[in-house]
Amino acid sequence: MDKVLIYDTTLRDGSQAEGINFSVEDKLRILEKLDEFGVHYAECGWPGANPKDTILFERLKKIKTQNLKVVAFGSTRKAGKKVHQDQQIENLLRSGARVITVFGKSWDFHVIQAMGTSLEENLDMVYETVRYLKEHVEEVIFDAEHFFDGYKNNPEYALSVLRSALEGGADWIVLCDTNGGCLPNEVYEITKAVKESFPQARIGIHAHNDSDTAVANSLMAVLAGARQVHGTINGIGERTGNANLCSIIPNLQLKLGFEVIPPENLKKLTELAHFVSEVSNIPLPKNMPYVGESAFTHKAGVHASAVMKRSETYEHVDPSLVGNRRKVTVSDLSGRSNILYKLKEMGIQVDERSPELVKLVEKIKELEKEGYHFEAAEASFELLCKRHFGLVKNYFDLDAYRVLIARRSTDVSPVSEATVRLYVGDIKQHTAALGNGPVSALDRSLRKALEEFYPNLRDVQLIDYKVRIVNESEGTSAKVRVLIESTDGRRKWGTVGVSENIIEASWIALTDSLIYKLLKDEEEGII
Ligand SMILES: CC(=O)SCCNC(=O)CCNC(=O)[C@H](O)C(C)(C)COP(=O)(O)OP(=O)(O)OC[C@H]1O[C@@H](n2cnc3c(N)ncnc32)[C@H](O)[C@@H]1OP(=O)(O)O
Ligand SMILES: CC(=O)C(=O)O
Repeated sequence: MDKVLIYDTTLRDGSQAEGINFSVEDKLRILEKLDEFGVHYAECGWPGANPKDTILFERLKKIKTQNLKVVAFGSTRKAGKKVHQDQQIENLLRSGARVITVFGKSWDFHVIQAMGTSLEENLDMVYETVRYLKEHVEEVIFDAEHFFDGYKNNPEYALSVLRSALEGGADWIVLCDTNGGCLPNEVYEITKAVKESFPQARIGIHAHNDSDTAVANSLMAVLAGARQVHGTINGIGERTGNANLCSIIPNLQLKLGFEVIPPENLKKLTELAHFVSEVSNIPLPKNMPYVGESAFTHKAGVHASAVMKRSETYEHVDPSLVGNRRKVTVSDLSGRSNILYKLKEMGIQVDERSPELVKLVEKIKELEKEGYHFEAAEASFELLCKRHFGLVKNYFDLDAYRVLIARRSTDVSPVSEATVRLYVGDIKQHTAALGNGPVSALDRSLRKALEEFYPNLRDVQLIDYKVRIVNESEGTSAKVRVLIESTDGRRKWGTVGVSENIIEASWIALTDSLIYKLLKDEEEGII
């Protein structure tokens, strides 16, 4: 089985994404994860280009990685300068990295327009830089910037740039689709032509995603002979990003049969993707292939039904191979199978032909029609099912609630006060509380009434509150959907309420939240 080496540039090209600003500590944390995961190279930054990268390389001198090679990145020497007098080249050597990648121009247009030098001088810059670095470090990788555009414009010149790098001693020549404008067929043909021109050379691919084909381009380059693939975790990078390693790695390994990383490590892919998303503060799109939350989620009834029989019917790979999991959601597109799947997860065994199941499916569809949205409120859905089968006890009976909002001319903001009257068994509770707003007042008053009987409710915090209009065309009598997210420090759950009255919708979501906590604690034997 042929081996493909993964060259991660999350810390260098990934940090060129708008909105990303990794600290030195962030970079070190990501590097540790990449090392554990098993990528072969990690391009960490450009020493000397900014103080953070300089400090990073100082810190890296004291760190020993298990699997990956730390790479320092920079450019060829400046035009008209001696290579050994170029401070940027000196910084690369001082970084202590044993692998150095330098990018050089391979598009004649760029040499003349962007760098303002001659084509011959550029060839000398490439040759001299690679050769000089190769005298000092173990491995030199040459990134041929804009290679594909250069090849399309002037193939002889683009190839002569690669030849200069190889003559200088480059261990790898990496073909870059810097502007991300190429399509897979072009990348395949051009990479093949390079392989034919330099049969002994080790070739890499570095693709950007401007045409939304960076992953496909990388795969096509491998099929044409490239054996080093550059990319970033989650595809973050300059403009529209770099090729997404979270798709490239499983595609190469699971679909094309290349040896990439140890199969047991592939199971950490989803965790790695979520980790990088957290550290970079860029939310991971739910629909991201392989690693996104919805990558193996089945919503439509027909899909859920088939997946329960054979998962391959609607899954291209087993989610556990990449550390992800199958999910079935409930909505108005559900059939019996979605509900059966969820009931099974809750430990409720029901015959698929049971009339109770049919009634439950009808009830869910009716509620979704009214504006409920159970996909985003799994706790309310669980309560609905368990109530349907008589599995939720009566923790309290509401007698009445009332909310007052008042503002006197002397008040800075309105004052909200709620009273709640309820029974826990035969005991009547009548409480009042103030809050920052009506929902907060209701929440406080309800807890005041219940906490004496159920002290665990003190752990519950409401962490998110969202309101959506369900049927906007109805104007002020439109229904609203309230979604509440709660936590007790150990788990998080979502509940939903729908009504024409925002307070009533909030009350439904609020009481579901507290009842769900009581139910879960009871199921776990905590109360
Ligand atoms: C395709 C890529 O993603 S390559 C990586 C790009 N990444 C970055 O640019 C991030 C880090 N960059 C930086 O911090 C700065 O740009 C530095 C420190 C590298 C350079 O800063 P400055 O010296 O102020 O130059 P500036 O950024 O304005 O311009 C880049 C210079 O590099 C030159 N240059 C561009 N490519 C190359 C190359 N392959 N070899 C040598 N010089 C090059 C340009 O001609 C320009 O020099 P000029 O101003 O004399 O024309
Ligand atoms: C080197 C690099 O980042 C590029 O050409 O895109």
